[in-house]
This record gives sequence, C-alpha cells and structure tokens, in this order.
Amino acid sequence: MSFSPNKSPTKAAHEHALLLNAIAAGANEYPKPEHVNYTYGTAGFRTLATKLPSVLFRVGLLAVLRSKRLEGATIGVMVTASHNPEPDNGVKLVDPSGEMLDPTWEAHATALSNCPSTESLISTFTTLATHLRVDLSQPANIVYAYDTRPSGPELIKALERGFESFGESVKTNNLGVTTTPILHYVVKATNDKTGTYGEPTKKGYNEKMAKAFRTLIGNRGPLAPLYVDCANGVGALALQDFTATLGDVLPINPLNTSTSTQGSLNHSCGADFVKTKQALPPSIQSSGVLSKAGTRACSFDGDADRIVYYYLHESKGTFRLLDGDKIAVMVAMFLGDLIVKAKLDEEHKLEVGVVQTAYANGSSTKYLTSRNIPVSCVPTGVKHLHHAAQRYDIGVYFEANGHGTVLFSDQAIKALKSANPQSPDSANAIKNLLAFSELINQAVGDALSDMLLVETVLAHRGWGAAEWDAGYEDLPNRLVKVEVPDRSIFVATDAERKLQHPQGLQDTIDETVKKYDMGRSFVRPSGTEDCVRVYAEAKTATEAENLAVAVTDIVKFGSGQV
Ligand SMILES: CC(=O)N[C@H]1[C@@H](OP(=O)(O)O)O[C@H](CO)[C@@H](O)[C@@H]1O
Ligand SMILES: [Mg+2]
Repeated sequence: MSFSPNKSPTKAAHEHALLLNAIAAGANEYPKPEHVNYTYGTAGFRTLATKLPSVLFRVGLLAVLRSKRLEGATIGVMVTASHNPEPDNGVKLVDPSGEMLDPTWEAHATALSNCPSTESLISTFTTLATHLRVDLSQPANIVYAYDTRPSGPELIKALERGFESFGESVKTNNLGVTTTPILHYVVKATNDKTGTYGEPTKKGYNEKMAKAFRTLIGNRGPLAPLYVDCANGVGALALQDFTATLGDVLPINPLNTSTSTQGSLNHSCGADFVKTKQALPPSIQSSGVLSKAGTRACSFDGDADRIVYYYLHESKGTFRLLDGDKIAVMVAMFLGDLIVKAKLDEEHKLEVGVVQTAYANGSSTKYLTSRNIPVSCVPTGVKHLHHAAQRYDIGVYFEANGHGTVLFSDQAIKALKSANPQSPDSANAIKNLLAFSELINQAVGDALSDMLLVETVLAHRGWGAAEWDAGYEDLPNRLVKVEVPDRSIFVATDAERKLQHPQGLQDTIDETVKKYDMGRSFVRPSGTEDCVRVYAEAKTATEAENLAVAVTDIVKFGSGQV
C-alpha cells in the first residue's frame, strides 16, 4: 500500500488513519454473522439474502481496491442470485473488460468476507492493500446494479457504505434495477478507450442492438411473433425498454412479467425451470399459446443472462427443448456458412470454433466435429468458456443450460473491415458478419441479445423451430444432485470429465458406463451448491435413467454414505 509521493508523510498517515476509521465504523454497522463460511464461487457469493449484508459491505471495499489497483479503471458490481429462489441473493464483481473478476482476486474476496471481527477485517484489508501494491490515493470508479429481488435495495445500501468509506476518491454510477449483461456491457463500454464499443448506458446498448438487428433482418421483417418468458424477473423490464427502441420488426409477447409480485421470481418459470424439468412453465402450458403449430417461445433466467427456446411438436404435441447446445450448433454453422460466402482471401481467412462443457449433449459435439468445426471442452462456468472462445477468430460458446455468446477477435474484426469483397454477395456476407459482432454482447452472454441472434439466424435460413431442431436428436440424459457429507473430497480433472479423487471411483464409473449403449457419465462437485452433480446420457431414456442411478450409488459409496 502506498500514498501519492507528492503528499507529506504526515498528511498521508492522517488520511490512512481516517480511512481505517471509516472502514471500522462501516464494519461495525455490518457485522459478520457467526458460523457462516462464505466462498466466492463460480458465480460470486450466493446464499440467503439475510446472510449477505456484511459481505456486500466488504465487496464494496474490494471493488474499490481493485479499481485503484487498476489505476481507476471502472469495475462492476452486480447484486443478483440469477435463477435461485427469491429469498436468495448474491454479488459478483466485473473486471474492466466486462469479464468476470480475475480468479486470483476471488481468494481476496473470500478472505475479506470471512474476517470474524472489525479488527481482523481492518488487518486483512491493510495486508491485502500492501500485498497487492494498491495506491490508495488513486481514484476509483465503480458501476453497480441489482435485480428485482426484494432484498436488493438493503444490500445495495451495505455495498454503498463500503464505497463511502473511501470518501471522494470513489466515483460511482448506480444503474439501478438492471440485468447482469447490461451491467457487463456498461463496464466494458465505459473502459473502452477507442470509443467504438458503444455509449456506456442502457440506452446506448439498446440502440446498438436494435440497429444491428434491423440491418441483419433487412426486408425479412416483420418476423413471426415470439413468446418470451421473463421468469418474473428483471428481463421483463429490459425487454420492455428494448421493444420500445426496436419497434415492430419482431412482435414480442412477454410472459411472466410480474416483477413486483412477492414469491413469483423464477417460480415455476424461467430458463432454469424449463431446462431442468424439460417441460413448459405451467403458466404457458395452461395459456395454450404454443398450441398453434410453428409457435416458438423462449425463457430467460432471473437476471437475463441465460436463454433456452422451445416449441410443441406439430403432430405429437410433445415438448421440444432447444437449449444452449442447439443454439451453439445453429449459430456456428450459420456463421461458418457466412464466412464461406464472404470469400475472404488467404490473408483474411477466419475460423469459427465452439466451446462447450462436459454437460453438452453428446449428439451436439458429434454433429459439430463431423462437420469439421473445432470444438473444445472446458470446465463449467462462463469464465472458462469465455477464455477458451477468445482463442478462436470467432468463438461460439454456450453451456447446455443457455449461458453463452459469440466472441469476435480483434483480428477477425480487422480482417472483415479490410477485406476486399469479390462480389455483391461476398460484400453482403461481410456486412452481416460485422453486424453480428455489434448485435452480440462481447462481454458476457445476454438472453436478449442471444434471442435476437437466434431470431436473425432463423430469419436468414427461412426456418421455424422444427427445422432448427431437425439438425440432430439429443441423446436422452439425466442430471442428478447428490447430497454428500463433504463434497470437497470429489476432485475432477480433464475438463471435469473424470474424477481424480476419491481414488478408484473413476474406474468403477468407467466399468458401469461400458454396460450402456452410447453411455457417458461424469461426476463433479458443484461450484454453486452444496452437492455433487451426476450427469448421464445413453441411447434411451431408460438407459440414461438407470446409468444415472448406478453412478449416483457409486458416488454415495465413495463419499462413505453406504
Ligand atoms: C450443470 C450446471 O448447469 N451448472 C451451472 C451451475 O454451476 P455448478 O458449478 O454446476 O453449480 O451454475 C453456474 C453459474 O450460474 C453455471 O455456469 C453452471 O452451468
Ligand atoms: Mg443468470
């Protein structure tokens, strides 16, 4: 920790003492509850909202430290618990590029949140500031937002109390009730020195997306109406704002928009419900809106960074899910075709690659690899997918559950901007590829932007949901949560496809998997819940179910429960 050299040592020491006093006063207002152990996990801190005020205060301190460490670069703080039940809440930090917090800082967040007393918090804060070489005289800039949870405003007060400890050196921008991806966009746009990414406001984001969407749809609109399940969350508000900007190119029918009805958030609706239950939200089922052949719908999650599509089979009336894997495959194939049409010369050649996790349906991976699209598999969590996708010219990444986006590398944008089109068709393909790079959120997956991406590809292909679905058939699969006494004994490796510990367990799993036609199964500890997850897929639903049961038994045995 250091202070600006142009201040006298006495003045600097005085300012430091004032800062520590201010932090101590705030910490006393927000004491850490006893017997709670916090971890900054895959999605930041996430637990019952009543346990979080002290964490929010301390995250406020850390966000300021991070911004000061990065010479005043703008840091984001998002207060949300995404698809979790309404009484939960959470908080995560966003780095200046709009990406998730640098993983080496996750441990600092965990350390600060677990200090049992004000004294230990002051001591850990001082050690961190020194160790991380933070110049406390630097300015700090923070943008923050929260979702529609009733606990949001109180938690925001605790967060702001953290910022206030630093006095006037911290400048803040409260975006209010906003989706996670809008916050990521504003952070990225605020830090963008080139000024080309877009205006750093909600309005700027909506206008950027609307303009790109209109360019891409051209004279194909107005498109067929789309039903959007907003999970009774903040996505409903974002969608309303966006539709006002967009006009009537895409008629949108929003559903589950009761953001102020207590207990409604994510309740029997939203992307997580649909993906986990593999069924329509009851409200949509009973409304009958999907019974008209060819009607498609999609569901956002509670903070609108995740989307899945679905429709009813025309003759059988059965539920058909079009999840993150289906989106990734359709989008990668389409962008690949556009690159071919663009007829770029050797020097400007571009490659599309796809990043998945072990939860991707085996059929999707097979479909892509058999068409020579490179596919990489990484551990669960958006940050892993995002980094792997940055290695491609155009990197499409989606988790099966619908988190995802498409990243265009700087070289890809340069190549497209400097290419010499060989024909009107190739000029058009290049123009469209560039418009896709504007339509798609480059910081993080956004349900709204991904929805427009899907709608654009469907419109260009002239497809409905059934034609999209026809590409490949998902292998039947089962995802099971297993509660174990201590999930930390389960250590996964090889992009989480194998267990390293407890020793010998993987061999037993392999032996079992062999008995099932097209069987695949893996086990990993969850990063967001106190459980171990078992995934199984096989040729038939019964086999997938039986394999999941068999592997669950192996896990229970390995955890010492049987
Ligand atoms: C199987 C599954 O869906 N896992 C989810 C879940 O992670 P776990 O580490 O599996 O709890 O929450 C993450 C954060 O939202 C999300 O990125 C991930 O895809
Ligand atoms: Mg979410």
